[in-house]
This record gives sequence, C-alpha cells and structure tokens, in this order.
Amino acid sequence: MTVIATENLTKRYPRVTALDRLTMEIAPGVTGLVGANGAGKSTLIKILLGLSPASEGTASVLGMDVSTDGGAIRERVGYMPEHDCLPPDVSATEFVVHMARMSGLPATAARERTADTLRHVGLYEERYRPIGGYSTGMKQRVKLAQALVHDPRLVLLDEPTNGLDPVGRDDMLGLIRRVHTDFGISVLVTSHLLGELERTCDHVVVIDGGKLLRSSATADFTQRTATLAVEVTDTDAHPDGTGALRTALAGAGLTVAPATAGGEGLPGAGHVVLVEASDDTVYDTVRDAVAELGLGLVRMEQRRHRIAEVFQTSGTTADAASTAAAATTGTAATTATTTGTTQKGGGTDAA
Ligand SMILES: Nc1ncnc2c1ncn2[C@@H]1O[C@H](COP(=O)(O)OP(=O)(O)OP(=O)(O)O)[C@@H](O)[C@H]1O
Repeated sequence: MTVIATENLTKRYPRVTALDRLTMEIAPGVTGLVGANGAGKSTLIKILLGLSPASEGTASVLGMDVSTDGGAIRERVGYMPEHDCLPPDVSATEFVVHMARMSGLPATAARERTADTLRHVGLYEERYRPIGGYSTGMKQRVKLAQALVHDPRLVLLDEPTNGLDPVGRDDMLGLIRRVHTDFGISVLVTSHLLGELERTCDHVVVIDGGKLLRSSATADFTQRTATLAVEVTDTDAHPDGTGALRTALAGAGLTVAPATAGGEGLPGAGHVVLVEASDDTVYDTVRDAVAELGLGLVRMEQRRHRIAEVFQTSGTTADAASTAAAATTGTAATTATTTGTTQKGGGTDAA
C-alpha cells in the first residue's frame, strides 16, 4: 500500500525549478523528507495538499489525485506548516476547536477531540492560556495538535523541530513517533537535519535541488556501512589492550579506525576498537587476535552507522554532517549514484 506516490513531478517557478521530475513512493509509517533549505520540501507538501498545481507530472495521496481531489485529500490529511501562523490572542483550545470545526467536526466532537489532542501533545494544563504567551515549543505543539484534531490518516509536518532547543527537539520527535504508534496515523516529516530523522523515521527520502537523491528504509542507511565495535580489557602484559589489539588487527590486514575515532557515544568509549566488517571472517580474525594477546573480550558487536555518516565526506565529521544540511546533501549526490538506490528516476543525474 502506498500513501504518497509521485511520478515525474515537476514544479517550475519563474526563476527556479523547485521540483524536478521527482518520482517516489511512500508507504504507511513515519517517513522523513530531508533536504537543505530550498531543496523543494515545502513545495512538495503544497502540491500534495492540492494547494499548488504541479507544472508537470502526477502525484497521489491516499490513492487520490492531487490535481482533482484536493478537497477530499485535505479532509483526510493533517498539515503542520513550517512558519509561525498562530493567532496570539486566543487560547490553544479555542484555536484547535476552530480548526476541528473547519475540518467538519460537529461542535461536541470538536471539543472532545481538541481536549484529547491537546493532552496528547502535552498542552492540557496550558490549554486555556492565550497562545501569544507560549514558548516556541508550545506553539509547535499547537500546530501539531491542529494537524491531528480531525483524526487524519496522514499528517504532513513541515520542519516541526524548527526553532527548538535539543531537548525540545527530542520531545517533538518522540511525539511524532507516537502519532504513528499510538494512533496509526502515517507521517511525512520534513527536516534539514539528517541526524534527527534516524531515530524517528522508518524510511528516509532525500531531495536536493528538487531532485530525488535517495529513498530507502532507515535501516538501509544505517546498516550499509556496518563496523564492528570490539571492547577488550587491559592486562599486565598489555596495559594498553586496545592499542595492542589495534596493532595486531592492522597487522592481520584489517581496516582499523584510528584511536581518536573509537567508540564515541558507546559505553566503554576509549576502550573500543572499530574494525571494518568487510566479511564474516573478520569476526574470526578478531577473536584469534584477542586470544593470542591474552586480552579479555568484553564485547564484539556490529555497530550501526548514523545516517549522517553515509553522507560523510572524508574530513567532514559526522556531527558536522548531521547539522549542516549543505554538507550532507552536497555529498549525498555522489552516494546516490554509487550505492544502487531504490529511486525510480530523476536522481542519478543529481550529481
Ligand atoms: N511561491 C514561490 N515563488 C517563487 N519561488 C518559490 C516559491 N516558493 C518556493 N520557491 C523557490 O523554490 C525553491 C524550493 O523552495 P521550498 O520552500 O520548497 O524549499 P524547502 O526545501 O521547503 O526549503 P525551506 O525549508 O527553506 O522552506 C526555492 O528556491 C524557493 O526560493
């Protein structure tokens, strides 16, 4: 089943092609749409809502054609816009009830659904205060609530973490995940930050300059370049156990990450050796090397790379890549053409 499908979707503005022959399919679940500022994310959302006509190509949402069924699509789809668009003088309850009524809910149902939805987004206590006094995070939650209040089958969330601090971002991402797990609503969430999508999304679509670079299950991004993390103990004979192991493994012909790259973010960081697991024999080589050195093997596990690392250039740190969309999408084009992606078209000429 497909919730969103596009075929050669193109949008030309007088001076820029915002979407360029975009062909993709999105299944139910939580999907991240990632791209730098100006990549075409908001333009795609407006077309999917039937609010802006495509220049060429087709798109369907929940099986409905965006060019003819815009009204029916908007009945079943929730939309959280990117920019601040909330009236400051009314309360969250008044605003969300109004949006529910606009979506066609009767008065009683609108009030009940509003209370439920504001509870879900964590605004129940504050629901009668004017929105103008809310923090950015609270305003984002009101925008999420109004997108959910009419119990849609799909929500399109445009940069919901914009303007939030790291804690606020984590909270919002958790909420978004629960929109799907608790209510079964499919989610398309845009972001210019690759890193924040990997914990939230089942699937990630990357666009750049209006073209599709890659569309893959999140697990495909994170498994593709698996690395083995090996943690060992020190011994009297080898007071620097990891150093000794690193030397032994390099001597055995394995690709070993430099000491400075070892295990950041992992328990036991600093005592972890990262080895490229090119094939299954690597496990045996590591086991034999540890035994020969007489070290204690604490753990040996396949490390899942972060999505950002897939887009990393040499000399660019993962953190820089995950926080700088320009850096990630700039290199993603190369990745897309070399890794055999699932995209149907429009992406291979992006480099
Ligand atoms: N109404 C418009 N008229 C002319 N150009 C537009 C219009 N809307 C968007 N664009 C241009 O189309 C391109 C894609 O814009 P879009 O807003 O879709 O990108 P985006 O990925 O959502 O980025 P952002 O997160 O910064 O909004 C940009 O170059 C933008 O300047």
